Amino acid sequence: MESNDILEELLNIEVEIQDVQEQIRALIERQENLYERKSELSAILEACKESGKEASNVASSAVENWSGPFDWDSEADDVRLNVFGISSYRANQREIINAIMSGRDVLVIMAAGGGKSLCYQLPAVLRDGIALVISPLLSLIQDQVMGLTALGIPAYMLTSTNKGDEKFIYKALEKGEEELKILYVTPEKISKSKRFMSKLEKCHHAGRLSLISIDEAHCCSQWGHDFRPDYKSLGILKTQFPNVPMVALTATATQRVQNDLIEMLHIPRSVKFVSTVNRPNLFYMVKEKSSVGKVVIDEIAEFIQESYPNNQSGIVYCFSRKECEQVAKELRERGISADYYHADMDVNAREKVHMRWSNNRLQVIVGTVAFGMGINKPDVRFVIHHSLSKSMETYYQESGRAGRDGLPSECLLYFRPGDVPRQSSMVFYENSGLQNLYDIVRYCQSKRQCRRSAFFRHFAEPLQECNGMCDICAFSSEVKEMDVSGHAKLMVSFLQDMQTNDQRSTMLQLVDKMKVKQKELGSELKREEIEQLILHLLMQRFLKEEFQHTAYATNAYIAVGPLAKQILQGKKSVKLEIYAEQRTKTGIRSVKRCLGSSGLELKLDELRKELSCAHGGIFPHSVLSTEQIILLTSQKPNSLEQLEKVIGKLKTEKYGNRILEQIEKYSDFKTTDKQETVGRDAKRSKTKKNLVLIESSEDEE
Ligand SMILES: Nc1ncnc2c1ncn2[C@@H]1O[C@H](COP(=O)(O)OP(=O)(O)OP(=O)(O)O)[C@@H](O)[C@H]1O
Ligand SMILES: [Mg+2]
Repeated sequence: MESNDILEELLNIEVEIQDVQEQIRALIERQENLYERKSELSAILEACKESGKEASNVASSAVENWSGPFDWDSEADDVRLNVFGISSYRANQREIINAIMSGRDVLVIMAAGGGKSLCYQLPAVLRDGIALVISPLLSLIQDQVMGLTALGIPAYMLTSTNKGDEKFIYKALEKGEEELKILYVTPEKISKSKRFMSKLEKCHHAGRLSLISIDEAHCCSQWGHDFRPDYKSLGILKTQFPNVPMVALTATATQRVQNDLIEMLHIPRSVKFVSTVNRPNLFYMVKEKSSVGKVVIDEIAEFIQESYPNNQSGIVYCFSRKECEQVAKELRERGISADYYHADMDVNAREKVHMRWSNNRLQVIVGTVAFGMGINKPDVRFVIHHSLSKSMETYYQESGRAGRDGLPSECLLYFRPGDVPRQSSMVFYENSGLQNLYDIVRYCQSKRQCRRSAFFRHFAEPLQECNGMCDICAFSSEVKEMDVSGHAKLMVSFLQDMQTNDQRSTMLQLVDKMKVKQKELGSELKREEIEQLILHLLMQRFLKEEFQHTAYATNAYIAVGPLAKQILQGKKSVKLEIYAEQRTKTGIRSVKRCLGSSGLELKLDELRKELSCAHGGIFPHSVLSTEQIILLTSQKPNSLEQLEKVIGKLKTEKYGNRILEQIEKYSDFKTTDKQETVGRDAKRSKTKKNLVLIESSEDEE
């Protein structure tokens, strides 16, 4: 054997070893994920077996009966209705409140908008002393404090900017002389301010620390989607104040995150309440995204104008800051009141946009993910993703900003394969970044599987009915399978040749090359179908993405994947799913029954805006929630007593007369209007000698 041959063989073996190592690495990663998933699924199965319960209340591990009766039942009901203006509890709220009132530590997993705040705010009002609430963002805290103040509950926040409040708060903690019920702080206060901790200890020592609440608790865990290092130090709270009930709340936590939280916060004996991740009021839909930017904006604008003509609030999420500015501008050019929000803006400008939107003076915020956790607006009617999120978890969170008031809302995701490399080159260095991205790509590509079921599967929860609340379940479009094994083989072997020649190809370049190459097969796929095929092969690990840094960006290339041999050896057939016929034109079904469908609703909406300005700039939804407006419109109370039953004493005292005045005015107007109609129609019937049937039009015109 000549030394050249030996060298060549050595080189080949080296390459093959690298290839095998790569496959082993990929398989080990896959194995780890499968183990994790397996343990999650087993845990959930156990929980289901134990409780014998259905999915609607998945895993309340509580053995005790937390529904009651308890001594504080009637007082709690009174505060719920007359202070918070809430007419009945939602799932698990009563039980959580009872567990906290009984002095237990509690872990709450409840979907976005499920009503977690009430679970600690109500016990905070009922229990003697001061409740401490840890929350990650100032904007969230401001929102909560403003809302509680509007309800007459003495709530404050400790920030470095307001020294006046600081003095007051320290006095309240130390001496108990001032009126303070709920104190909000960011976790930095616990980890960094010795002074604060010493005041808190004094408060506890005097028996005045009523409970500790840790909101957005997933921030504690580095396995959560939004880990914050300062949350790590919160373990000290249970050590210092062991007898004070602690409640940790979050919208999403996998089994792993839940275990992490219990350990980090030192609450091993906590009562756990896990509610379903299902958001039955949200309609999920994936839209094929045109490669022409203008067409996408036209579609989005048309959707907003047709479905939400009364300025109902929405969010459009974009990939980059530049894209946010561009999309906002183009929406404005199409007559939609929209503005952008991203991390590059200065704080004041950002706050201004947020405020205009929260006060319903701006319809649409076009934001990056920076516009995320701080949003507390309950009546967001639509969330549109101009490009895909980086994982199922973040998509669930972001789309979950819609419909927190429980009313029907829509979540649209515009997807095209070309957006995938943009995301993958951002996430590939994160822990399981690519894996998470590919999960949401599968969600987008799916043409048969209910969107909702993908969430259940992701969060390891038993399936529930979708009730036609996603595009797959709502529209019956026939799906065909197309055998593209020949194209797949051609693509993989072509990439292999390129790699042998030290060449690389991006997704776009590969599509161009395949357009030409596929002619040899005599069967041509469309551009979009080739893109779809590339993604399909990526998801199955027949191909893989590789990344290279340049001075300005990270480029994503398509390369031969660990399982490519199966394609090359013809062991695997590859099929693409395609719609047999075009789906409906815009494809968007309106899930209406929100504000603006009747005259009185609009009048009450205007009134809440006016009252919110008059009462020190609180948000309109703090005056009346959309749900309350809908109730008032259907029940039309005509006395303060009747009104109280719908919105509670406090709001009735504050705004009752104006609300009744408006209802009365509108009813008068309707009656006059009806009488006139009767008159007109009577005349018409006289002249035409016809019987005219006048139906009660109610408010559902
Ligand atoms: N029992 C109830 N009946 C009617 N509305 C309620 C009830 N409980 C809470 N709400 C309302 O639902 C909305 C969402 O509540 P909340 O802010 O507590 O949600 P959350 O679970 O903390 O959500 P997120 O995870 O997004 O923070 C608020 O407008 C709140 O007033
Ligand atoms: Mg919350």
